[in-house]
Amino acid sequence: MGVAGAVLREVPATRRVGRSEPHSLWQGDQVLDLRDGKPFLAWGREPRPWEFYPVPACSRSLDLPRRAFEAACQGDFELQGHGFEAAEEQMRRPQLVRVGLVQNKTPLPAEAPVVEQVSALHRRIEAIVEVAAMCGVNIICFQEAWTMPFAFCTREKLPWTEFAESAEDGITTRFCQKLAKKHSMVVISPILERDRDHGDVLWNTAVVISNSGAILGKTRKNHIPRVGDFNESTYYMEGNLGHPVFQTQFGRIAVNICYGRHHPLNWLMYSINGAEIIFNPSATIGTLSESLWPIEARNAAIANHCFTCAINRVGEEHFPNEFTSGDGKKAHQDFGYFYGSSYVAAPDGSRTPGLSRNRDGLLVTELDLNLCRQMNDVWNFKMTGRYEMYARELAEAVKPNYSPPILKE
Ligand SMILES: NC(=O)NCCC(=O)O
Repeated sequence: MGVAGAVLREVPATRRVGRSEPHSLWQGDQVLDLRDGKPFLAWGREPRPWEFYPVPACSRSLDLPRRAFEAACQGDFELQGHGFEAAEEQMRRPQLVRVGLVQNKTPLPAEAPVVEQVSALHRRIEAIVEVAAMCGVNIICFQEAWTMPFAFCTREKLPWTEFAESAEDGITTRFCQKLAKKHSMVVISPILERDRDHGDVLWNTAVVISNSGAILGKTRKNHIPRVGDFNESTYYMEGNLGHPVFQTQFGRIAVNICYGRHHPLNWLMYSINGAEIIFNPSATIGTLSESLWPIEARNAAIANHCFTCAINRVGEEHFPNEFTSGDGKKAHQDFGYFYGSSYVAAPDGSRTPGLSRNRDGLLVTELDLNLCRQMNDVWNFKMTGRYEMYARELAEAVKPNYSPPILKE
């Protein structure tokens, strides 16, 4: 089928979304949703010609065991496998690592008791991680604040603050430690953190657990949104842990939580600190950010010579009480839909197809970390970055008495 001169081909049956849901088509490495046989975008208009530009395809699909597909089918979630190639080198062996990205709905309604919601999410994730283990995943990352509905739109405190847990010994961290040890898998667990040692305050945190089961450390969301219904500043402040990078057995990783993906300097600092893979666990909705989603993490992979993993939740979450966000919209009880579409981007600009916009899913991707240095050597962005010049200029620009050098006639 041709659209604006582009050749589209149907998604293989194993990757199709359910019968009642819109079908998807491939265009290069892009997956487009179809309604009535026509591509549509979230905001309900026809795609424009430049939205079909040719892009480097993901070089190969990854063979995953049949029993993994069967388990995914039984568990009612999508499973995709992809791989990126790097050139062979004489002095280094390939550094192959498999990452798993998980996107999911909240299985219970937001009104259900807190402990039941957390427990249902633990069971759901446990089942998905079992399949990830069958697929040989080395590092798995869950979505932002994965143990709870994304209730920060409400600005209410109870019961949502009750989902907060200690990053060091909360039930979710202990649960993830067991998973990590059982499957010898690094687990990235983004949670709402309650910091008992510092006045019981809350943070938006990702706990990183080694494949041994030991806690490697934690990292916090550096940029807090103040946009639309994302009223997160009511709950926590900007992270105070900087840009830590975690040395794992499978490579150096970092976590840039959700809204941080709009901040190129945030990606840059993780990369400067040595991250080879930067995970971006998110919770974002169609009307706000779907047009930005395919670009931002992918561009960050190119700009920083690293792999990036963009993860978004799926489904709609309804809250008991109406809320408004000072934007003139009528009071409402939900965010709208979280559009999933999780994907991995490589430093050469290629990317995997995205997971579904509306189903739970596991995206397994094999990376060769050698590609990071190979792209660095080709493009030299680190070498040509002129960081000392920007450091000097930025240090001046943030001073209260700064006056920008605007030259006039
Ligand atoms: N969770 C979160 O930070 N969402 C903000 C919206 C966005 O960045 O798309």
